[in-house]
This record gives sequence, C-alpha cells and structure tokens, in this order.
Amino acid sequence: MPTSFLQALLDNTPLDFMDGPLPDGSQGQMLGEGAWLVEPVRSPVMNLVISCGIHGNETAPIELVGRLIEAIRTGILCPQSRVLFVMGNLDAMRAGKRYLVEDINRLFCGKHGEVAMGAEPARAAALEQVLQQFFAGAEPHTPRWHFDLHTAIRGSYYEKFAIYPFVDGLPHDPQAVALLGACDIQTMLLHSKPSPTFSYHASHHFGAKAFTLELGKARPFGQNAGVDVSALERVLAGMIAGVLPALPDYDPAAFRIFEATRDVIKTSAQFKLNLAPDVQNFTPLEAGYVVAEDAGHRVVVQPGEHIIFPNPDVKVGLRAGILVAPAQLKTKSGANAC
Ligand SMILES: O=C(O)CCC(=O)N[C@@H](CCC(=O)O)C(=O)O
Ligand SMILES: [Zn+2]
Repeated sequence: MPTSFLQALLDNTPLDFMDGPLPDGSQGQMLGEGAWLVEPVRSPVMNLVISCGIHGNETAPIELVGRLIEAIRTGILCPQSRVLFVMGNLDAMRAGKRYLVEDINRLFCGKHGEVAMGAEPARAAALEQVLQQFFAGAEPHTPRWHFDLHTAIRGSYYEKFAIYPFVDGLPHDPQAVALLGACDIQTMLLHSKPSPTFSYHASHHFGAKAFTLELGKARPFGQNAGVDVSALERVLAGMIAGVLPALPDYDPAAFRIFEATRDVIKTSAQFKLNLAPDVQNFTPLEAGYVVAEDAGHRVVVQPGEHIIFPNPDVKVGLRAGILVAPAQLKTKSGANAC
C-alpha cells in the first residue's frame, strides 16, 4: 500500500495510486487536485460530499477525512454511496494557514470573479466545477448531502456546532437537524440569507442538504485528540456505506438553535471590534453595547444577541462577526438567491 492520500497530498507527490478499483470493486478517481470521487459497484444510495481544509489550518477535519479515505482504500469501509472527498485550500493546508491571500469561503457562488485573480479565486472556481461535475453525475431522486468540515479560530461555549445555510426561503429541515444530533452536534446556527460559502453553494446550486460543521478549535496536525468527533465519523462512515442512522423525531428540547440576526461587516480600515481577543463564540452580549465601531457607524447590540466568529482582522468589505439570537426551527418562506 503506497503512502496515505493525505501525506501524498501534503507532500505534493503524485496521486495516481488513487485512480482505479478499490478492494470492494468500487472505483476511485481523482477529479483534479484534492478531489477524490468514489463510485460504488451498485446503484448508489446517496450522493455525499465531504469537504475539509477550505481553511488550511483547520486540521481536525482534514485528519478525519484522511481516516475515512484510508478506510475505503484498505477495504475496511465499503462504499454504497457516491462520495466526493474535497480537500479545499491546498496551498494554505501546506502552509498551515487559514488562507494565503483570499479566504476561499467568501468566494463561492461566483464571487471568485469579483476579486483580483490569484491562486485562491482559481481554487474556488475549480471547486465549483468539481461540485458541478459530481452532481451532474448523480442519479435522479437520490439524496444529496454536503458536510463541509471546519474548526473555529476561537473557543466556543458549545464546542461543536453546525451552520445550516439559508435554504432560499424554504424551512430548515428538522430531520436534517436530528441527523446532526446523531453526530453529537446539538447547537445549530440557522443562516437567514445567502452567503458565499461552500455549503451554501452546494445547497443553492445543487439542492444538497448542506452544512458547515465547526469541530472545536483550530490546532496543528496531530494535536486534535481533545475534540471528540467519533459520533460524526461513525455517521459519515455509515452514510458512505449507504446507511443513515435511525433518527428520532426532531426534539426541540435536545437542541440549541440560534438564528443569524445580522453580519458585522468591516467597512473601513478604521473598524474596531470592542471584544476581548479571548471572547468565545456564542458569548451573550448586553443590549445597547457598542460591539463594533467603523467609519461613520456603530453596531449596537439588540436584546438577546450573542456573537460568533468575531474577527477584526478580515479584509475590508468582509464579515467580522455574526450576531445571532436564540430561535426555533421555523417554516417560513420568502425566496432569495446568491
Ligand atoms: O472561527 C472563525 O472565526 C471562523 C470559523 C469558520 O471558518 N467558519 C466558517 C463559517 C461559514 C458560514 O458562515 O457558513 C467561515 O467563516 O467560513
Ligand atoms: Zn473554517
């Protein structure tokens, strides 16, 4: 058995050993750099995208995906689903950085065409193409899922949480939330508008049930034992093998649901975030507090708002945090698009 997929990818050595038949007869095929397609022998139960490394220093998800890939390559895991594994920002992964010039999770839904040309906009465009190719090959009426695995820059009140993208005005699906519960993820942020992220792209353009999962705090390779991703790994392995776990009905008491109330946008170089560097994700803020100040305006906290992803170091024009508030799963409509 040659070296692991992940090691070869990080070392930038040839990956031709990933093309061809797998121990159970499934077929593996590289669809470009860092994107591995697995086609099962029989008609696939579902279409499943598992991505990681969209931010290069978020290593716990990269290690998890590496383990799933090796389980398939060694015949321990026999795919009954079509699976696309995506390693996102390869240059940043190799450099151990979130990104080099552009955050590619701000460049999907075509936003890569609105920034200066470079390796990261090109990578976002290439990943859009890979998703297009993958879903074009999906059999009609087979379920489509996308799990985009991340870790957060900061610590969080709730170590693991999911971001469920806006579903273009459709209700967020309680059964999908119940599935995340089976992954030991009980905290959900429901987005209420389109975003230029990989998961929203898969949801909006290809109708996948898509999530961004935050799995603890970003740490270097080999230092992720502190976060327990075993339940998620079991569920993903099951889905690869064509099985969804038996799900109880959605129980509101079992989940902490938050809704995004608004993004805090950095609109100028004068932007100032009035939060300590160690403030955790989901910290409740006092109503009336000026959480951010920028050229010509102040962001004043409304009752019930909490902060996640506070980051004053983003580029001007980008999100420097999200204000969220406790919510219920809703069934509202009002379509929109990215
Ligand atoms: O910890 C942080 O500040 C960012 C962690 C992260 O990468 N989160 C994703 C969330 C994507 C979404 O809002 O759907 C991101 O910022 O891209
Ligand atoms: Zn991330």
